[in-house]
Amino acid sequence: MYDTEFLDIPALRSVRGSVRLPGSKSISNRVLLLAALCEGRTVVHDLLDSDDTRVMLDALRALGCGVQVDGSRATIDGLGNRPRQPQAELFLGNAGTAMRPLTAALAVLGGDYQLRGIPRMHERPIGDLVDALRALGCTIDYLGTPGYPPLRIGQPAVRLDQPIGVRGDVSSQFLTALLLALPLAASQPGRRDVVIEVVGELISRPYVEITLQLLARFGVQVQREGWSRFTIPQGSRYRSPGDIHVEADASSASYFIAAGAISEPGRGPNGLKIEGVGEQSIQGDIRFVDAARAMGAEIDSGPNWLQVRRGAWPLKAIDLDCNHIPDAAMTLAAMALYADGPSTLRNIASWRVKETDRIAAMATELRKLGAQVEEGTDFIRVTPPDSTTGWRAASLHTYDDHRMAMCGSLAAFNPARLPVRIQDPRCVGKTFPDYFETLFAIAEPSTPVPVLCVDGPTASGKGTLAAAVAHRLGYHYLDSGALYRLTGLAARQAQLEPEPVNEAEIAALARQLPVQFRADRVWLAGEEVTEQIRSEAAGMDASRVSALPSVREALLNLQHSFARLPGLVADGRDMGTQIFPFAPLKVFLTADAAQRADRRHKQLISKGISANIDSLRADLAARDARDSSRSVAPLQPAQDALLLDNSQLSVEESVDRVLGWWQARQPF
Ligand SMILES: Nc1ncnc2c1ncn2[C@@H]1O[C@H](COP(=O)(O)OP(=O)(O)O)[C@@H](O)[C@H]1O
Ligand SMILES: Nc1ccn([C@H]2C[C@H](O)[C@@H](COP(=O)(O)OP(=O)(O)O)O2)c(=O)n1
Repeated sequence: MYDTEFLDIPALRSVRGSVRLPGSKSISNRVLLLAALCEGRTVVHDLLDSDDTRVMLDALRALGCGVQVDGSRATIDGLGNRPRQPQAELFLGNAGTAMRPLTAALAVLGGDYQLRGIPRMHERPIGDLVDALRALGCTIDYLGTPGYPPLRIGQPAVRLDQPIGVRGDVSSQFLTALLLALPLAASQPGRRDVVIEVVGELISRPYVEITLQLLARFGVQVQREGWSRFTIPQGSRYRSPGDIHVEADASSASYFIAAGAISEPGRGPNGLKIEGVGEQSIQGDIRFVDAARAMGAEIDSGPNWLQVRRGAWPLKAIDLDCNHIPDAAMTLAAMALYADGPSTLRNIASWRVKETDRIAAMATELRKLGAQVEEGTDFIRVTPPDSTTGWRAASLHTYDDHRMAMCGSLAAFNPARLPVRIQDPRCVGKTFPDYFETLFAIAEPSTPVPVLCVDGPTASGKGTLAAAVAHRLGYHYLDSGALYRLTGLAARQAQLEPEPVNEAEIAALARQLPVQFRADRVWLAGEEVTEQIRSEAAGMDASRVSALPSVREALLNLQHSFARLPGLVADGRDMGTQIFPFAPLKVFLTADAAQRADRRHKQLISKGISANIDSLRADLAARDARDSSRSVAPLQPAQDALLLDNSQLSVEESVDRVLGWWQARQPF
């Protein structure tokens, strides 16, 4: 997951290959709750790992449920009909799929519980559900604004003599919450059928369909008359299915379906394969497939996969009632940027009470990109930017809303080849923590991947600066010196002196360097050598092998391969002059020699490597001389490099200076 302040996505051209999507949030949280309410053990496979599922798991633990998570598999030892903890304070983040059903289940079970969330959760209405539960005899108090969480739940005196009325026109989650919770009431001895009557037109029916299908998997057969009356037969009991698999999230699939539909056709005819969910999915948002087809996407499907490629181009504008796909419909608003006229998405009033007011948010952000947008209480109309002159590079606000961030990323496919900035990219953690990594793995940029170069002499602080800048931008990091150090070590291991007589053999080693980088560690031929290559002797060997032209040539492709989406910060001696000559920013970093020797001394001592300051000074001078005077790619600033002498600067000041230069080159 990108934990950066913002993420700049370079202009993208196409997607190809295949993606496997994480599990559905709606299914994951429903299954977890049902498994918790059952007696006995349920093993949940392919569970989504996200903010919303984590709060649900934490809540279940707090209630005394047995929870064991191992990767995407969770083993739940259910509570049966009563929580083992009669009192608990539950923090539910911004997860509507946890807040609503847990409120209902705990209100029916009774106890002393407080349910809270982040500030936005306290602005999301829950009054209709509380009213329904109070009419049933549950005790629920508002701890803040009436009608909204936080809530306190007490002991109920459940009455089932009347049908339970619940409004269905604000959120279908209220009905889902009751359906998931009321089998608890129906299972009590002597109880009767539980009848729920929906007041008003039920919205987002497909989500209720998921609830009914999952209840059936857990042994509860709800009878329904149309979409207005639901009966849970007397004596219904949850029964664990033993093992249950979570489908991939159909709403998450929508971003990749959209990307496939707007992606320039590449080599090979097949477009993008999306694995984990097919057209027969039980999730309502899978009907996004029809809407995408109506806009021109070509989509094939099999049991658990979809295959998407561009069909009509530009996409065809649509006018669609989106009530049946409220979440995935946001993706249509992003696709509308590529349509041949204005698209209208109707019947989307529920967008206004989601993670943010999504109609207002979408209108504001699409306008920044150059679209004209009209919004009403329950519709949005998007007129795309003119494809040649209308697009703007924009920094998109994401409102702590995962779907705003994922939709925003689709603007990177713009024909004007402009990058797009996504603010607060970590908000995708709600349902799809690795969304951007997944996108970058299958996307091809339409312009070269941005590279920021930091060159300079030994111990000037290049590595420190470059790694910190990479971290702040969410970019990859290339420590090119490490490649020369590794080559020097490989030569030593092969009993080769780092001398010109051995040039051909050392170059052959460099070309096939069996190297692996993971986090801050590095392996050579399976052996971890992170510390070993940091000694001054290894630095000297590196300097010697690096003076051999064929070794430099041999390491060229490896270095280029680090320039991957979303961008790269590279440090070394010749990043700006030889390896990435087209980099938009080149920094030449220096510090005076005495300071550099002193810094290196402290650095080695702190790593427990013994060092002598006098010999370090001598080594440093020798290395400076060799690196600057060698015939190939000598250490020197690129003509267009910006010079930074950090002798008097702290690390943070250097990082801020470079980020300031970088920002000045961005179009937003
Ligand atoms: N601006 C700075 N001020 C003070 N110390 C610094 C600064 N930049 C880096 N250092 C320290 O200097 C040492 C050498 O830095 P390093 O990044 O390894 O240099 P290089 O990659 O250029 O050889 C490190 O211990 C680092 O913390
Ligand atoms: N792009 C590069 C990077 C390093 N080298 C050579 C020259 C250096 O003395 C060695 C070791 O580089 P490294 O950046 O790890 O060395 P320092 O940390 O700056 O001491 O490799 C190079 O020739 N070209």
